Amino acid sequence: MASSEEDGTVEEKENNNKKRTKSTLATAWLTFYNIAMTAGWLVLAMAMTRFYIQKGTHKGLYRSIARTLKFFQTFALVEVGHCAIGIVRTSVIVTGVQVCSRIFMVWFITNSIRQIQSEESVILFLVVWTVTEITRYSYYTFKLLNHLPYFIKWARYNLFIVLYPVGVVGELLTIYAALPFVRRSGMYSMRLPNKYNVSFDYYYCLIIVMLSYIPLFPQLYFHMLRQRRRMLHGEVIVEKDD
Ligand SMILES: CCCCCCCCCCCCC[C@@H](O)CC(=O)SCCNC(=O)CCNC(=O)[C@H](O)C(C)(C)COP(=O)(O)OP(=O)(O)OC[C@H]1O[C@@H](n2cnc3c(N)ncnc32)[C@H](O)[C@@H]1OP(=O)(O)O
Repeated sequence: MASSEEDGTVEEKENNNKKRTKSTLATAWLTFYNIAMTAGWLVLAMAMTRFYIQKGTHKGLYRSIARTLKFFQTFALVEVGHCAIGIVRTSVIVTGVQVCSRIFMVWFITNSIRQIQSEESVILFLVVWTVTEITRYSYYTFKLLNHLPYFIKWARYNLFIVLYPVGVVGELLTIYAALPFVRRSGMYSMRLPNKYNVSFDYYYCLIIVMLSYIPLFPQLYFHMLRQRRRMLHGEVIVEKDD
């Protein structure tokens, strides 16, 4: 009897040690990840500012930062993994929609259609994303290090009120500007007849993507408003599981 009690205690201790090691590893990884992402978006901010000061125009700006942008925005896919394995307390769906829509904007719109890369709307969403991500990743970093300055917390949970809709306007205007080029070139589309017997029209797909902002964006925005109330005003909010 005594020995089984002891066994239980040993098992509990082992489990606790495992959990502690896991959470130390997760914290170390998240700290590294957030520092790297803050640095990446700071590099982008500096590159954009330098380009504009040197050239005096936004034309060619996208090309000059494309590689860095594609790397850091695509790398953000690991955030969906963080939620899925439970090392951050965030919804997989909310994070998935946010990250995938950004990756879609970068790879399948801006990067694929050269003619729209100098649109003002591209600069608009790039500036908004950059400010957002520098704030967001530095917030997570300082929080993990237990030294969170209030102004960063304030910025994280207030700037989005304006930046989110402005970013969405930039993204929608960019997709809209892409439509004529997509229609003319027939890119990423499959017309019948073909050996797979499948038809796909990227032009209409883009229209559906634009329309999907109507139901999806308010959900992300209200999610952030709830987070704001929780983080800045200490309200307890019960969210539904995914
Ligand atoms: C394939 C085709 C797709 C087409 C789809 C078309 C649909 C389009 C609709 C979508 C529109 C999106 C437009 C968008 O791209 C425009 C912009 O982004 S404009 C710029 C302004 N944007 C923002 O401000 C974005 C704000 N949104 C978010 O931040 C996100 O919702 C999200 C990234 C998911 C974060 O939300 P979350 O719920 O995680 O909030 P918190 O930051 O409060 O975090 C909650 C807790 O988790 C901890 N956490 C999260 N991540 C980390 C991390 N990396 N490291 C450490 N800890 C982390 C955080 O600390 C909180 O912990 P605790 O609760 O313990 O305090």
